[in-house]
Amino acid sequence: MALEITLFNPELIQTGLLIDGKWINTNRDLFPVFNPATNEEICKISIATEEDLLFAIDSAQLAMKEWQKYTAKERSKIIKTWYELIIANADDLAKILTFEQGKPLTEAKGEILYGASYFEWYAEEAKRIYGETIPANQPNQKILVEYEPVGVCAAITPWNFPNAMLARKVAPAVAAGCAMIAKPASQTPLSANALAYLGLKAGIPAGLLNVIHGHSGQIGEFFCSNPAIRKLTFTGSTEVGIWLYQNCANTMKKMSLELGGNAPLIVFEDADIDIAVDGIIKSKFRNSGQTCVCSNRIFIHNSIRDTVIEKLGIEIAKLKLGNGFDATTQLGPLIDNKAVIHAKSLVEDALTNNAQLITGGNIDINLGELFFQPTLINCETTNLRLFKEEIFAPILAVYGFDSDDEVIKLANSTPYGLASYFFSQNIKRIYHVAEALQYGMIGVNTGIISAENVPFGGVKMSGLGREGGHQGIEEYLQTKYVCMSLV
Ligand SMILES: NC(=O)c1ccc[n+]([C@@H]2O[C@H](COP(=O)([O-])OP(=O)(O)OC[C@H]3O[C@@H](n4cnc5c(N)ncnc54)[C@H](O)[C@@H]3O)[C@@H](O)[C@H]2O)c1
Ligand SMILES: O=C[C@H](O)CS(=O)(=O)O
Repeated sequence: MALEITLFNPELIQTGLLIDGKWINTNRDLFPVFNPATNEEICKISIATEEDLLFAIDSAQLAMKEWQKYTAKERSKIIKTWYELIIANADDLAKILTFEQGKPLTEAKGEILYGASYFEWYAEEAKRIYGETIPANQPNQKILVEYEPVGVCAAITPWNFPNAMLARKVAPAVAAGCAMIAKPASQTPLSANALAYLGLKAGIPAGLLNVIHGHSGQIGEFFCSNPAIRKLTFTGSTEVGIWLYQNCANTMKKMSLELGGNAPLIVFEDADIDIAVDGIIKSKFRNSGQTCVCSNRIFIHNSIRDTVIEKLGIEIAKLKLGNGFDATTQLGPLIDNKAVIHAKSLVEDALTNNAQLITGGNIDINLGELFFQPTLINCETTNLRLFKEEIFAPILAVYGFDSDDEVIKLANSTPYGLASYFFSQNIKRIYHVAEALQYGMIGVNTGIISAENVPFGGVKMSGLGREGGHQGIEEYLQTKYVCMSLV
């Protein structure tokens, strides 16, 4: 199926592997890419062989040596140029993203600008990798501490934010002086290829960023077992993250794991209800709920529960489900049929456990098989799959509570610890609840917390490490201490 989007820069569409600065179209072992809105095949992507992977490692090692010859300021300028090219091509990049992932074009554009902000941020951080000197315990000694690039990095990224999740890894990695081999999700390879295409145009050395596609299990085994890969950064499900963590131990790689979430959102009785309703809608329905920081469990104080549910029903009724290229669309399709089956099973489980379906709950077949309606469910028990599992669909599940201690215990009662949110106008309560919630990130009176200048990441089963902020570049550095005796 020919590509059906019109781009100002058609060269952004690359369907091959990127290794050593060259696009390799294998014309063998190809896998299809689909448009979730229509289930039609967009194109076919080349699959890497083991020889391709070994070539990528050799190229990355040589590129790192080349990249070390650049000063920090020279690296910074190239990363800044990459940022400028992303901004200049943002409309095309957004179209490619919507085409293969399905999210509304406005959200796709927002993701492109968000991804670009990591290049803008780390172009500056590249110049601020400062070391330190330490007063020596012995006479005639000088103690230096330096931070060096960790080495060749492997990156594995998900389909839900195919541009930003890769940008959040590539930008700090190259700013730290590392080369990278990236494997994007098989559902959304075009966004990764387009981002890499612009990196070459910005002037990065051939092989500094390689993008390979193929069988995830085989590539995962290769990345985990090859000692030349010194760092693995993964964004995806907790299940796969655990497997990678276990299998990287034998080569002692540095790890970053951005894993699954199950975010609680608490509305206390002293909340501004309109601010809370706005925060719930924004934190729940972004990317049709297919976002790791989406609010999954909405706890509303029983004294205001009916009022908030009524207001939520009004706002949900305004949400327009449709093709991402339709300018009026606010919710796009789910990524595939497996996601629809998962969403339906969560609703069915809730309804068999006395939950009340207020709106939605199924697909809108008039739009297509992957268009799951924005759904509101009022739950009478927390013994539900909706409570225990990451929903990853536009399903808003509401639970009641009466006391702070009760709701904090419920909020902390799952193995996840990525994002959490609560709404209150009481400063004592805000301080106490923020202290008590066991999460890497907390939104207070807001449902949107992601940005390039903050340490994004989770605790418990939601992962290791942080992306963004000054913390994000530390993931790609290693410490060297030099003790100089000037005798
Ligand atoms: N914490 C975060 O920042 C964050 C961000 C986005 C998505 N996520 C999580 O990602 C999940 C949804 O994304 P997904 O469905 O793509 O997740 P997934 O774990 O199925 O896949 C993620 C990536 O891993 C690859 N993969 C799968 N099995 C592999 C293996 N054995 N070895 C190597 N690679 C393998 C996939 O091809 C894909 O590229 C959700 O759980 C979501 O919460 C987390
Ligand atoms: O899916 C989780 C991503 O991290 C999305 S975002 O960073 O919140 O935009």
